[in-house]
Amino acid sequence: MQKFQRIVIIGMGLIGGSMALALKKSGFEGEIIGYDVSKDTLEEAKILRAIDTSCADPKEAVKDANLVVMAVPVGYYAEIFKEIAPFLPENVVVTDVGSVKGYVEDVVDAYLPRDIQFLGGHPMAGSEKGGLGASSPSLYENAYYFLTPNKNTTEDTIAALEALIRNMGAFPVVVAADEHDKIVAQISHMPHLVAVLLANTLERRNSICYTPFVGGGFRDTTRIAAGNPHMWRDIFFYNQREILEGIEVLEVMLKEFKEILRQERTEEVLDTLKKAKTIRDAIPLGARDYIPPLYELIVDVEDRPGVLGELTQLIGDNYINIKEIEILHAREGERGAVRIALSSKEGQEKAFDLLKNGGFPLTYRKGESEDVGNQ
Ligand SMILES: NC(=O)C1=CN([C@@H]2O[C@H](COP(=O)(O)OP(=O)(O)OC[C@H]3O[C@@H](n4cnc5c(N)ncnc54)[C@H](O)[C@@H]3O)[C@@H](O)[C@H]2O)C=CC1
Ligand SMILES: O=C(O)C(=O)Cc1ccc(O)cc1
Repeated sequence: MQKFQRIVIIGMGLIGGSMALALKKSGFEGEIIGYDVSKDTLEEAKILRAIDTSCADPKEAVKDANLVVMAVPVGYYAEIFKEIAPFLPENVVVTDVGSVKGYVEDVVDAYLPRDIQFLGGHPMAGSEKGGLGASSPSLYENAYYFLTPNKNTTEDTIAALEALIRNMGAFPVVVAADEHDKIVAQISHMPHLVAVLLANTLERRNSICYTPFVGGGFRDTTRIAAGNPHMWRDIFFYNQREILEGIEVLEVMLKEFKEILRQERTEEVLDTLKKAKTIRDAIPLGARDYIPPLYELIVDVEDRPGVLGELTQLIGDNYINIKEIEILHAREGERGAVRIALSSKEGQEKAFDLLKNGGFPLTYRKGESEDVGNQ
């Protein structure tokens, strides 16, 4: 099986930067060469030791490469392929991380020489935050990573890239490009559209300012709407057919729900909610979660100055590290509530005992108090 010794990453942002860091973390001993249109990003990648060599010219970067990874927005592939194609060495493998795969096949057919091995890729890991600054060596851990061979891709190329992906802690899944585009339209592109439209509803009726009252539910369902608008515009156009089909399905569902609600068909409304709960509950936990799980506590506190300091000091003095802290404004009355998140179950248990016995008797493990009455 082919082994890659010189890997060139074109685009050192969130996905390219994370790949470089993940390769380093996996013990990859070859050379990683980075190219990015932004000189500052390249400089930063060197400082972070994500890459061994930075190269300001993509033609120069690829000339001795074994593997070239395209990690720029898909809209730039054509111009980059045109530029690098004459300089690609004979046995190089070219891959990418783009969120759509059918369109990428067309660009490859149009601009890469026929004898170049291309294997499309798409890690199902990422974030609404872009750029090298948001990259992480563990981004790919436990993530599914689609690979979409074309008719020329050899078994050897697939095996070599699968090995690299496994080394980064991800799970390669080989599918056809058109199948990939159908799957991601449903699980990634439609959710993005819905999040975007939902976020925009807050703007629509602007006689009321809604945003200060937004709580966890709205935040959870709209997080991805904060993603890069240019990247997502490209994705919507390059997977237009599948997304238009998704919109039609959604339109029918919305119309049906509107009718059953208007006609007060309570059983059918309940059935719709129950079905969603069953489907949502069945989604496996942690299939891709590069964000480590957090162990949360909810602490009901008196609404008085200094209370937050007392709480954090109690935990800090006992060498427990708080990963997140949030004041929950949604609660009414004299008392407030604070959500704290710890990185381990042990930390959660220790903090729970400390708080309960240290002046905060109304401390709960997340879910403990809130589920009551919600059946
Ligand atoms: N953001 C996400 O969560 C995910 C993104 N992807 C795909 O990964 C690719 C990259 O996305 P991100 O890393 O999120 O974007 P990003 O914005 O974080 O990074 C893109 C990088 O490419 C550079 N760049 C742009 N045009 C260039 C050009 N012509 N030549 C060289 N460098 C150029 C930028 O300076 C930037 O450093 C996209 O194709 C996207 O569809 C795939 C999975 C997840
Ligand atoms: O932030 C998240 O949860 C994502 O799902 C990120 C993401 C964005 C684009 C992709 O093609 C794949 C993953």
